[in-house]
Amino acid sequence: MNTEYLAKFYKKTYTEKIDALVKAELLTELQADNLKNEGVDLGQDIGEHMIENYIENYSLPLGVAMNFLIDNQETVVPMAIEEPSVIAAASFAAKIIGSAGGFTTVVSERMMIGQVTLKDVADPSTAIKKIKNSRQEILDRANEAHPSIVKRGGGAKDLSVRLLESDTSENIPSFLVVHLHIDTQEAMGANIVNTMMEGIAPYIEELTGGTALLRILSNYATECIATATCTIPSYKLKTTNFSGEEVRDRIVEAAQVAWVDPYRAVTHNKGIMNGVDAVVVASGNDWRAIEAGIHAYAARSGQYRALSKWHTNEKGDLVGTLTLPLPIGTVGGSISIHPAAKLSRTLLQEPDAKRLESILVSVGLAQNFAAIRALVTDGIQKGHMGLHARSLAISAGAKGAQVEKIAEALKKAPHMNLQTAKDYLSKL
Ligand SMILES: CC(C)(COP(=O)([O-])OP(=O)([O-])OC[C@H]1O[C@@H](n2cnc3c(N)ncnc32)[C@H](O)[C@@H]1OP(=O)([O-])[O-])[C@@H](O)C(=O)NCCC(=O)NCCSC(=O)C[C@@](C)(O)CC(=O)[O-]
Ligand SMILES: NC(=O)C1=CN([C@@H]2O[C@H](COP(=O)(O)OP(=O)(O)OC[C@H]3O[C@@H](n4cnc5c(N)ncnc54)[C@H](OP(=O)(O)O)[C@@H]3O)[C@@H](O)[C@H]2O)C=CC1
Repeated sequence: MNTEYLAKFYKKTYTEKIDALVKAELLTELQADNLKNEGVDLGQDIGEHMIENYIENYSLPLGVAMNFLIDNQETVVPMAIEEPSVIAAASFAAKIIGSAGGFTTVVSERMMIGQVTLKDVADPSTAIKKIKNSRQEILDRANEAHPSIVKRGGGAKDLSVRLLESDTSENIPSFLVVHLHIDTQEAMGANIVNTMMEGIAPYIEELTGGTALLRILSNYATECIATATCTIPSYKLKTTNFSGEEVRDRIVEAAQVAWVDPYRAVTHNKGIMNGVDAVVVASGNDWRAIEAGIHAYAARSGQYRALSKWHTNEKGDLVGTLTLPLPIGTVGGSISIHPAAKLSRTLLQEPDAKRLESILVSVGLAQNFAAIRALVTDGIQKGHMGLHARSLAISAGAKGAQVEKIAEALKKAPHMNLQTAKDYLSKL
């Protein structure tokens, strides 16, 4: 990638942006022509085969966040999102963090968890012993149910058992849960895991005398974890109204509040998910799975908490850390079918699943930094509403060149709202 053509990207016209991505060697001439002409819309033909009762495509804008330096690799990040200011904020944060060495990430082994949940197990302790004694047989049967993933180097690797005790106050009986720990390689693996769970369930029923109620993967992917860290010298945080040290300390305090107050933690984490979701969607992954898993992870201590942590190191620098479960794939599902997901993969320089996890967790940390930095300094409205002005202009009915004119006028208006936008439009 050649980033020299990407400077002040957002100031370029649409055509200049696409040409810059070609010059930066992120798109081919053919891809650029496709984008400029018909775009990379899903098309009715593909849509009709993806879901049931199809009638139309629901589009989201796809943009690119700039300035990301992740594990010493420059990265342009495609983001599919309807909310103004998210991509600007990510680029802004990545610029500051990139100038301080960028993001460093650590990605765990990628193990997915599959569950067979049994009811009516008369003697749970004997059942647990039998399951543990038959560990290898169960793993072999799981792998026989999906042999192609074993050929790829993955497959069921380990087994564990959990007894969910009864809760008489809610009239809930006990359940026995068998977990398989499965390496699904480059896939998110839901279908691979589910096939295995359905494959082993009859044998587990035979072993335990129980009945398999559920045979499905768990979206709580606690064995597929990625962490991003960044370190920012405080002088880089200075704003017109605050010294760098003040901004640093206020960011640390804001993160402390989000650690102890669930009401704040949810909003804090929403800011992180602005970035994570946008890249998950752009990459064609299952965002419901990612959302469900991440929020469960935020509540793993029993209280819903901030996903990120910010502290000051011994040199006085601001240090941010974000850890997320990220069971994403680079193959499978709609990833290789959706044309925009394919385009995103090209822009990301064909990452493998671990690299995609590194990118996702870094974008989440960048987004969190930009949001809390804005909150503890100017407030969110200045940056966000400035960029929201165009959406207001469109909502009021502005078209073409009117949109920018009304947006500019709205930024100076005492009350930036839909009524003001409508008033300006009628005057135009
Ligand atoms: C919006 C900014 C970045 C402006 O901030 P600014 O200081 O006006 O930006 P700037 O003009 O100095 O530009 C700095 C860099 O930002 C980028 N940038 C700047 N403008 C653009 C643009 N138009 N398009 C693309 N990129 C842009 C660009 O990289 C630029 O560098 P350059 O290329 O010029 O060297 C800042 O105010 C900000 O980060 N605000 C936070 C916005 C935000 O977080 N939005 C998310 C929505 S709010 C929400 O949902 C979450 C929240 C807040 O509730 C979470 C929480 O509570 O924790
Ligand atoms: N709870 C949940 O989250 C659920 C989610 N889903 C959905 O399941 C889908 C994801 O399932 P998933 O199993 O990932 O997708 P697929 O069912 O598409 O399986 C992945 C496919 O990719 C192929 N493949 C090619 N190269 C590789 C490689 N290097 N590593 C691994 N696989 C490779 C595999 O081929 P081969 O077979 O030859 O090995 C496999 O068929 C998503 O659409 C998701 O929404 C479905 C049910 C529940």
